[in-house]
Amino acid sequence: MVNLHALQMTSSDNVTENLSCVEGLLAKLFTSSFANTGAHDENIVVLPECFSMFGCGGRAMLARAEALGDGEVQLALSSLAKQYQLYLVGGSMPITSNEPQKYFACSIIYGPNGELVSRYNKMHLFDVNVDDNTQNYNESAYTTAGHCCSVASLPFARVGQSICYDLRFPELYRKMNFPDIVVVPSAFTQVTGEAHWHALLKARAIENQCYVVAANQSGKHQDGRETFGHSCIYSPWGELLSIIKSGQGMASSVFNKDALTKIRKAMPVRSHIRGNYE
Ligand SMILES: O=C(O)CNC(=O)[C@H](CS)NC(=O)CCC(=O)C(=O)O
Repeated sequence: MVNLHALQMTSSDNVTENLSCVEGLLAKLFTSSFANTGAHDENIVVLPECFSMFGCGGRAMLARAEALGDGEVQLALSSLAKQYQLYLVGGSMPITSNEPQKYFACSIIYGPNGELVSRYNKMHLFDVNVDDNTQNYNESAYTTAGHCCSVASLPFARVGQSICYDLRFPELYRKMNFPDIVVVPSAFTQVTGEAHWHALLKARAIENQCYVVAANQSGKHQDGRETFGHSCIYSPWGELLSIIKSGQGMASSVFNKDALTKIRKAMPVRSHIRGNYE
């Protein structure tokens, strides 16, 4: 069996604390629910956007940005993936870019040998006014936008990568060409989350006929920002399979490739696409 997990947490500016929170939740997963499943199961765990540091501003993030393939946070993720023999989607973390005052919001997937399997740099940046206590989000002030989509070919599934605000751009997911699983590490705000989170996740699941694993930040953060939680997993039919509404923990469910194939066979949306609609 392949198990899907969305890990929810309330990240602070303290990298060490955040990493030990991730470690603790993984340890818990592999002593409780994993005991009920087979030893040969595959597991994918998705961490939220900015799991290693959040709510501390772009400057602090820049100071802790790591070169790709080198750094404390990447080493920790790789070790955890190896220790638990799982696929670990490292939500997003600051990775140095070619712009000196900016970094990529990069999501790195590690495999069961601790190897880097795939990476994706967030493409759509959240320069948005929200009616909350932050008001003006200006992600592009400190983030270099990525410029290509990424689909990881795991032995049992094609996994499309995205991050948070990307969720509002269906064309990104269409470009992935019907992945089996879409991952959405997020730091969706309380206000926009209440209004749009479930509708967007459900739509992406239905229109791409895929599993959607969405791991969100939850609760109040240091700078006063509030995130929506509700980390969850949707099925390719648009069913809400599992959810953790608030606090820290995991939403978990099973990836059923046969069910996905059945849906795509009965309703062959992919082969009904008419071209570029001009
Ligand atoms: O800036 C940081 O420290 C970390 N990055 C984030 O929190 C990002 C950019 S501000 N948040 C989102 O994309 C929220 C999207 C969202 O809430 C929506 O689409 O409604």
